[in-house]
Amino acid sequence: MLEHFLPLLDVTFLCAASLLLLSIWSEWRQRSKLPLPPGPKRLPIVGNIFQIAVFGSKLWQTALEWRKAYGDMIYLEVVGVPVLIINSHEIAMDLLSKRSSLYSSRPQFVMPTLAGWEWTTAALPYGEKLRKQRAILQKFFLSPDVLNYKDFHQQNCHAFLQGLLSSPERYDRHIHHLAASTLMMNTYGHEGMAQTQCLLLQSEDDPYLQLGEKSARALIDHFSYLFLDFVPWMQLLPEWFPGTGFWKVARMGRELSDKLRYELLTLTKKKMEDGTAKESMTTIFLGDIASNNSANYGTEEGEFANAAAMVFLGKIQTTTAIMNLIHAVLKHPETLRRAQEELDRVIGIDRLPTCEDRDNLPYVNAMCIEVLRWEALGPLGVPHRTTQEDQYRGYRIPEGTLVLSNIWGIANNPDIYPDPLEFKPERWLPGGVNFNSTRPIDFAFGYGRRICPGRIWADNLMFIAAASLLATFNIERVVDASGKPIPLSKHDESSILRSLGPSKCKIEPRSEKAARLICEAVDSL
Ligand code: HEM
Repeated sequence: MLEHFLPLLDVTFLCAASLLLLSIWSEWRQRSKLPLPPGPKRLPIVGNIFQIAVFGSKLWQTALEWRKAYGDMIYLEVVGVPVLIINSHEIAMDLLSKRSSLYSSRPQFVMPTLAGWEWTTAALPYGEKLRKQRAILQKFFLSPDVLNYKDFHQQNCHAFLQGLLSSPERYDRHIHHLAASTLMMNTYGHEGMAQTQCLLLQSEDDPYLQLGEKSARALIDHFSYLFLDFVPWMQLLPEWFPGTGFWKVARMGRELSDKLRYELLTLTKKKMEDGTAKESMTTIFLGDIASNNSANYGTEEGEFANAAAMVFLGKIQTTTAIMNLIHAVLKHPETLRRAQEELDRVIGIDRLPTCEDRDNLPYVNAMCIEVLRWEALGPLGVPHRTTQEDQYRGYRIPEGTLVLSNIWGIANNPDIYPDPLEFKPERWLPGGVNFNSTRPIDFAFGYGRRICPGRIWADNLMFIAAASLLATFNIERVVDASGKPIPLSKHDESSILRSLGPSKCKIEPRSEKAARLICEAVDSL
């Protein structure tokens, strides 16, 4: 009986298989017929390289202008590499977050690889290593409770204020120290921050803090060598050949990269052995894997070393965010007055602000929100890379496309944020024009499976630093001999992260009482 059915089954199977193949083929044809997203005209071979080079590091502004002609998805090609710039939060969410299985890898740039940074969380392609490293960072940085970091942020802010009391003209260094030493302490338990200003010079010499700072800078600066990706044959030239300075930079990068990964970890392990280690991400993690008798101890420790070293990447952005706040107050003194009025009313003048005051300080909070929107720290984010071809809104996005979310463009879209170039914290207050709009915390830290794992940590430190600073200090512009205000410093926009140097200004305690409160807080540490 069965033998009568076998040919029939064969035929059914063949038909089903053919139908399946037909539908795959027709989908493929359909897809490959879809146009690429619109974008400026491309030249043969080099594509859009000249448009990008002409506008240089301000590609984010150009992309926002291109929006009028091409919309919110702009397709470019640079020497055969497809590039998609996204100008809208909605599209970035659709692609980078909702379709994150396709959009979560990273391009493998030449210079970071030559310089030995291929292990860094931010540079890893999507895969098991990345998932492990992100899980470690998220466990400790997303929830303040694991490391109890809110209390620690507060204490370090007091030390920061004391630094300002002693040498206000060095405010930029105090902010760098605040971010670096807080990260160092939370990650390795190493007290790089001197608790009093008279020790600040010593802490500047701390070799571990210097290592973190230099490494983060080097890692970011390596993105300035993108020409190696477009002219890869330059890697064949020997170091003595003119124009090959990148070899020296790569060699120095490799030395830093190894030191960063292992020296701090070794320091903490040694302190753990002699019982002097302070609780940190390292002591908790190593303690956990030791007590689990993990068979993969070595591998887990290796991934941990990579993830931990990555926190210094966040130091640059956190520092610039606090520098931007001072910049905003210098440009818009009325915002300082309004914040101080709120702080005096809510907290009074008998104590310093705490993290718990946040809900009661809507204006100070609004200033922190607006700072992230007003001066985007990483204007084009960190590039994602697609791992498969995709189609969206009738366009084809090829496999291997480098996807840039135009964070600056999103934050400066005048249809959503009126007068985008103005610093207006009140837009975020109840009833304010942007009260119900997308908040910068939802785009300034990137998207999807690559979203910044340090965002909650950074947001908390920013708030407590802002509240503590505005409650205790007046910050004013200064004038030159002819009475004209001395111009404020400008952002350095030569790398993928913007940074800001100090401006000449006057930073003074609001009262003797404020200065006394700071000293008492530091004495009680
Ligand atoms: C105001 C401060 C900060 C801003 C604005 C910021 C912003 C960003 C952005 C835009 C990205 C790229 C996300 C993407 O690819 O979609 C990123 C990635 C990253 N950030 Fe932050 N960040 C800040 C602070 C921090 C801190 C404090 C840490 C320390 C834990 C940190 C660690 C990282 C790491 C490890 C990555 C790479 C993640 C990955 O590639 O999967 N960041 N950050």
